[in-house]
Amino acid sequence: MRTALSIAGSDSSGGAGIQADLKTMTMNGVFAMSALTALTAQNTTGVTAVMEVTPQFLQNQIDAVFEDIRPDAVKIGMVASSELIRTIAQRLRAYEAANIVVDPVMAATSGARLIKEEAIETLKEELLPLATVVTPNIPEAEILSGETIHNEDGMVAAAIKISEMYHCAVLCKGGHSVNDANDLLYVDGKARWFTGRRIATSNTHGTGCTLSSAIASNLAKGFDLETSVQRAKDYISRALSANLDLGKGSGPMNHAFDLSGEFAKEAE
Ligand SMILES: Nc1ncnc2c1ncn2[C@@H]1O[C@H](COP(=O)(O)OP(=O)(O)O)[C@@H](O)[C@H]1O
Ligand SMILES: Cc1ncc(COP(=O)(O)OP(=O)(O)O)c(N)n1
Repeated sequence: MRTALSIAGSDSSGGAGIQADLKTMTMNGVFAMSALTALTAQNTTGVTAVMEVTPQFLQNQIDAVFEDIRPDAVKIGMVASSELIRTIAQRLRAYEAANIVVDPVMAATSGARLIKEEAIETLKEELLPLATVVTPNIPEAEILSGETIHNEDGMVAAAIKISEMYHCAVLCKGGHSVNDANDLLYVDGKARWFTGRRIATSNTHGTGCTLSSAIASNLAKGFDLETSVQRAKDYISRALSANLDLGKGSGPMNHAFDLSGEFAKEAE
């Protein structure tokens, strides 16, 4: 069985963070492992507290995983501080990790900050150059590129700039667009759109975590990047359409929509 590691924060309400990643990886047919960067006290209405792990404890978790069950892919989510970012980069370089998906998590839907301001520069310099693909939403792509995005041409321009600055593929996600939920992949000098009808729901908690973990799972199974993004896009669209309605705010997605195991299939 192929394996994937999520390095991310815990969401006590189960919709985003490590909990979303483990559900997504399992439903996508890979064995899921985790290294926690932080605990958050969080629900569908907001984040009330954050407790970071120490850099040493994060290193211990990553080492414990790599020295026993080497992951075929790694997904990186919420990492709040420069020290933790440097620890991750150093360990992934030491293990020559492959298939690294970086979701540059900056804030929750509720608006709570999930990265310190000073750590954004470290994330750019240390993690993006290691990434097979980085998956910013529109506000994150604006911060990483320094460009304002007004429309789909702006998504392309920001993705090109990020890709050229940090030498990685970029998937600029369109969940925050006013139009359809179209995502733009810029890889090897080419732009490709992954189109998606906007689903009329306010229950979008954890969409970014889910998409990035689904991409990592498919890379772990041996699919190429474009196929992995298409399969992840299909997965998120189905999970959003499954119409779970939990909590008082922006609720989580339903990962139990695929009981036939269609998404768990291996690459041929
Ligand atoms: N209402 C929606 N309908 C369909 N797809 C959506 C919707 N909201 C988000 N998505 C998709 O979910 C994925 C995550 O996007 P986005 O919400 O922009 O990320 P984040 O959770 O990091 O803010 C993307 O593939 C995006 O197109
Ligand atoms: C612990 C933790 N990590 C990440 C997020 C953000 O999740 P994401 O899927 O990017 O976005 P929202 O669901 O918050 O829009 C989080 N909330 N908690």
